[in-house]
Amino acid sequence: MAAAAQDGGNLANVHHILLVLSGKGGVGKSTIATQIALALRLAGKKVGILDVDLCGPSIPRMLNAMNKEVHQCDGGWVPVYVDQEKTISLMSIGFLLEKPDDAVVWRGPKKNAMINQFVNDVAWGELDFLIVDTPPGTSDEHISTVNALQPYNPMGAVLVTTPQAVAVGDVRRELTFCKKVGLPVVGIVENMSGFVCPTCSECTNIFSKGGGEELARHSGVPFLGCVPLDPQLTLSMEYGKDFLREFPQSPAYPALTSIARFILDKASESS
Ligand SMILES: Nc1ncnc2c1ncn2[C@@H]1O[C@H](COP(=O)(O)OP(=O)(O)OP(=O)(O)O)[C@@H](O)[C@H]1O
Ligand code: SF4
Repeated sequence: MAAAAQDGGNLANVHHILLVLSGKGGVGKSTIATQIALALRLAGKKVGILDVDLCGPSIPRMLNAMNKEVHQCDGGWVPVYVDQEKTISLMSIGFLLEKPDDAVVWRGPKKNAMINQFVNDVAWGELDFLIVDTPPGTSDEHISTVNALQPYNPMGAVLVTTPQAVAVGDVRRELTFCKKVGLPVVGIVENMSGFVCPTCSECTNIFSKGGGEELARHSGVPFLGCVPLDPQLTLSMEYGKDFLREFPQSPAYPALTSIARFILDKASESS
């Protein structure tokens, strides 16, 4: 569904908005959000990333944009362009901190005001997709983010889990959250789903397997696929490398590009 603000605004030319949610921390939500953005870019799309994970903004590091600065223009904040071609733009609280390791210790109202500013005051220009990376769990910040985005008809949420039952249980709560706030669920991604040994290609299911897929089946939402653990992906995120361009032979590559293909198909259905 195309974003359509009643009164124009900074998101009026953003065609599709996608939120990435996870029930618990550390399951790879920011990694999946970043890789979805890069995979959509690989498919020729112009993509923005809005990092509203106020307490743990990790995307500037993942995109090697740590030392870049956000500037102001008449329309609001100019996002950071990650590449020379300006096909990936990023806005993150990380750019507004004095030092990258500074902590954001704010009470709810201040966080909510910042989220509203992030949603309304970034001059994105024309984008095919805006990917919104949220904090883990379901908090006031999620409600503020969804409320602020609601006038722009977000396409929905991608939920990220790891395969084990404890993480899957938390995603169940995310599904309830989406239902309560009227946010469509695009699908569930099972991340860290098996480790393919680079030496003998044997797959070991370190965190068990299949929990995300089973939950998707039970809940009647699409399953977007299993992304295996790949040490090259960890390192790429650590050093801001363009993983999909540098490691097309990785076992995670087909999984990530197929998630992007699903999103592209879904977006074209609703356009
Ligand atoms: N499929 C994967 N293969 C290898 N490493 C991964 C994979 N997914 C995530 N990681 C690594 O796991 C760590 C946690 O990932 P990430 O920061 O994306 O999690 P998160 O859910 O966004 O965490 P939080 O929101 O709690 O900060 C990172 O070091 C990341 O590079
Ligand atoms: S999976 Fe195969 S190559 Fe990898 S550590 Fe085990 S035995 Fe060795």
